[in-house]
Amino acid sequence: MISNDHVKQWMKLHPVTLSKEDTLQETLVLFSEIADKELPVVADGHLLGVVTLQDCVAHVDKETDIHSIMKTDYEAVSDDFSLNDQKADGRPLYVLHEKTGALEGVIGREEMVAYYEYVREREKGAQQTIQWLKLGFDTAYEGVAIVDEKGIIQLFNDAYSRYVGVSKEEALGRPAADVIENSRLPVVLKTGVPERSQPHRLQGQELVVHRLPIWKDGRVIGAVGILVYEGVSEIQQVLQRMELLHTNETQTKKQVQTRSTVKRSVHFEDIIGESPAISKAKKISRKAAQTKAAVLITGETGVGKEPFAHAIHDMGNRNESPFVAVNCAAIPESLLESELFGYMKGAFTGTRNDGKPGKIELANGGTLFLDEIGDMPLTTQAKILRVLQEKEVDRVGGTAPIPVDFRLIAATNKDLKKLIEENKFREDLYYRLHVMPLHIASLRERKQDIPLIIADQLPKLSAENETRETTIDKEVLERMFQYHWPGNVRELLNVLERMFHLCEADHIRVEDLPEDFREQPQMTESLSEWHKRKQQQEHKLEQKQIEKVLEEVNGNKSKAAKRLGISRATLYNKLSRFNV
Ligand SMILES: Nc1ncnc2c1ncn2[C@@H]1O[C@H](COP(=O)(O)OP(=O)(O)OP(=O)(O)O)[C@@H](O)[C@H]1O
Repeated sequence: MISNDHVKQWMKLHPVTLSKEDTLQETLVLFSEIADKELPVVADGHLLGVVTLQDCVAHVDKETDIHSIMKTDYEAVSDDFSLNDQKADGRPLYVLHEKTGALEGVIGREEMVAYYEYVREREKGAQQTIQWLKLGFDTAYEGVAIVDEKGIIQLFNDAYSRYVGVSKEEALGRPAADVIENSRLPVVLKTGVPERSQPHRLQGQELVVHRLPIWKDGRVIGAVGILVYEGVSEIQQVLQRMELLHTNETQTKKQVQTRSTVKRSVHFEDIIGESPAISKAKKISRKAAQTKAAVLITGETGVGKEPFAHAIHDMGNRNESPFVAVNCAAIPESLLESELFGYMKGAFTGTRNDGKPGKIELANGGTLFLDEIGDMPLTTQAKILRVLQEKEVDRVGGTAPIPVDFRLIAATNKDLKKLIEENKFREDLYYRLHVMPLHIASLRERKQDIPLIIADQLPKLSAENETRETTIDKEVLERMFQYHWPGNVRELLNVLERMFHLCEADHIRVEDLPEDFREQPQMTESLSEWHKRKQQQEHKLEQKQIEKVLEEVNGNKSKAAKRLGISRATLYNKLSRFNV
């Protein structure tokens, strides 16, 4: 990427140049027209050398040509050079094409002046931002302390200073453990796991604090300590205020008589993550929740499409009505339609005689969540489209349509556009669903959420299993940062649960990680190369196993296939692939 400091942004593209044939007199005239005291001599677009004004003046009376006073000690740089790295010595910089060596442009005196002016403005802007940050930092009521990776306090605001009774001057540059009573920031630096809303005693005062590790490039480079509440009483006040707010809202809605018995399932705060990708998804979802528009959630398997669907329903004004979910991939094709549309009395032999409402009817007034919509058969897609257009549903075997009103949220991990091209998904239905598209990024793209999800899950696992709180090694997190998470959050939760049960002494170590994590992709290796290598390894293992079984059954392929639990055709296939 080209930054604003790159020579390419500033160089003069068509500078004044000399050719070998130019005379000294001509050269002197050129010097009088430019600000630089040096001119490049060029042949066929390539820089041969430079001629200085000083040499020109010194030789003007002699019968010399340009060539004899040309010097080759010019300052040349390639076109990706950053002016930031340049020490100004007043000489022009010749920008040469990296591959061809051709002269592309020159950074002369004028260009350098323009660049320095820009740097000065930029620094002024940065200084202003720093001033704002400083002011904001010190005005914050919450105490904030930031330590580097060694636990040394680098920043410390006024509020923190008040709480701990230590001046900024005394605190800065000292280990947090020496300045802050019972500080656990060194622990967070070690574990890399955030500790949110933890009680902490400071100067005899009970506080609620957050301790957050700062992760960068898969490494903990520091930690932030935030003093959030002064004791439990402040939290109680917050709860009271929230209760009051809630009462006011329900009164305005004139729904004071009964509180709904519908379980409020998932709230946005239950979707853990503060990465830009997840914050953006939450922002879009909150907006979508305020509308009746259809939402199409896309994202790889296990990214959390379902909690988003729940949260959208939960935040919308239909949250008192049901949220009905249908997994289109889990229900056999033959049953999907009666499940969705319901059926009338006597529609099928052997079914309940009195008929049954479908999920669409059950979602009336609320939200219908069609999960894995990419797996819905084309015939059902046509019928769903009709329901959306007509706002009525026909039960199987029924004659009179039943009016329905629901908000639709659909989700898929498939590429619907591709399915449309393959004639497996209706384009008209796609556009009906695509009103509010919501993409949930893969965990790979938001690895900074990993420690947060772990910090949320570990105490839950301990509580569910009634064990002491389990801790985790920072190295485990580092490995997790390098892993590519094909199964996303679902995989993370599974891996965590497995390690939770396997680990010893309530502490998760690298040894508890599954095989895949111990063998990481090399830094120089791309993900696809890594997959290929893994696949080759798996094939080798499989080949060895087949060879072993074949030996045991004296080469009898039918017996070998049986023992391996595969068909003969599959075995032949594998044998030819492995060249056995
Ligand atoms: N950000 C998150 N915070 C906490 N839990 C999450 C988060 N994202 C996902 N989960 C949990 O991870 C699991 C997998 O998520 P979910 O079933 O929604 O995946 P999905 O995107 O619907 O995948 P699929 O396409 O395979 O159905 C669920 O238990 C879900 O509650």
